[in-house]
Amino acid sequence: MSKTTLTSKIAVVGAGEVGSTIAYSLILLTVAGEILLVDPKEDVRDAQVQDLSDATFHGNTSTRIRAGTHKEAGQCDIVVITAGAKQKKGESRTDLIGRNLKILGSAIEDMKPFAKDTVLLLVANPVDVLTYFAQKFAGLPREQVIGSGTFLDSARLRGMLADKADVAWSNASIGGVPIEQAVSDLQIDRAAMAEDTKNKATAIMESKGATAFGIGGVAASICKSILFDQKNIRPISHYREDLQFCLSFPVVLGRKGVVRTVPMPLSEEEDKALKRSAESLREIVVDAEKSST
Ligand SMILES: NC(=O)c1ccc[n+]([C@@H]2O[C@H](COP(=O)([O-])OP(=O)(O)OC[C@H]3O[C@@H](n4cnc5c(N)ncnc54)[C@H](O)[C@@H]3O)[C@@H](O)[C@H]2O)c1
Repeated sequence: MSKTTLTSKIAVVGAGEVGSTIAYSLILLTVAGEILLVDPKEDVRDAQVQDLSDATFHGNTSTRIRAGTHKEAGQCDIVVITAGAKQKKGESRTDLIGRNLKILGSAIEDMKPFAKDTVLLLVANPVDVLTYFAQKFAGLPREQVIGSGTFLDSARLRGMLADKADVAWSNASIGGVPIEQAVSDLQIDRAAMAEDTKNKATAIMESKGATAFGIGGVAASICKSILFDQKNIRPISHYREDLQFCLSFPVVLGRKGVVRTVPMPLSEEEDKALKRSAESLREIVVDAEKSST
């Protein structure tokens, strides 16, 4: 697509560490004509716009960035929601969810009414829970309200496997060949790798307070799949009828969000773990619903 035909708009709601990094990745990827940054902290928002605008002047992107309002965000092609409070020392998970739910509810109210094709992409945590509530609050078709889900975790695992197998990142999926066959000569401790993948974000946050670059790249890639109607397969949080909840599974992504889900064969053990996970998330939702009434 020629750069001059880029007319799409993406709003990034929440201009903190993650929101600004997503905006930066979007500028570098040049998928939209305009990016709007939305944040009630106007001084921070405006400083981010000034800083990010410097990244648009070097000539390799036609994307422009400006400050926007929640109302304007509701008219954009994609709204990426990173608005959320960080966990305070000693704060319980349920309390954090309560605070983030309030922020989400008020941000969505301020954006309404949405344009009919708007896709909401939830990034703020806990992402599956907030995706579920955003579907309730927004009134958009469910397939248009999605969460970044485990896309980042999949990318991390892929990177770790690539390191082990000593292959290029682009080849890390090992061509659909089962890992045991493809890398039979390597020592792969699946449980340890799953743990490392799960703990990577915490380890980064302990030292630098936030993780931003990985999610920046991942969110920009999701926006590209949507705006260019790429119909590629991504692990995305979306509503699953069978689980009555939002969880991350592979879907085909297109201009209106989830085009269809892709069946994923699971072992009995994996299926049990998945159901346990959905069950504990549903409990969190019930608690959050109780404490918000
Ligand atoms: N999904 C993932 O893989 C992933 C990865 C990293 C971080 N995150 C999550 O992203 C979220 C943001 O993290 P961060 O480090 O950028 O936090 P941050 O505190 O730096 O930024 C959050 C911003 O949201 C803003 N905000 C609050 N209420 C708002 C509203 N109503 N409308 C618009 N903006 C509002 C705040 O003013 C703040 O600037 C967190 O919930 C974090 O856990 C998710």
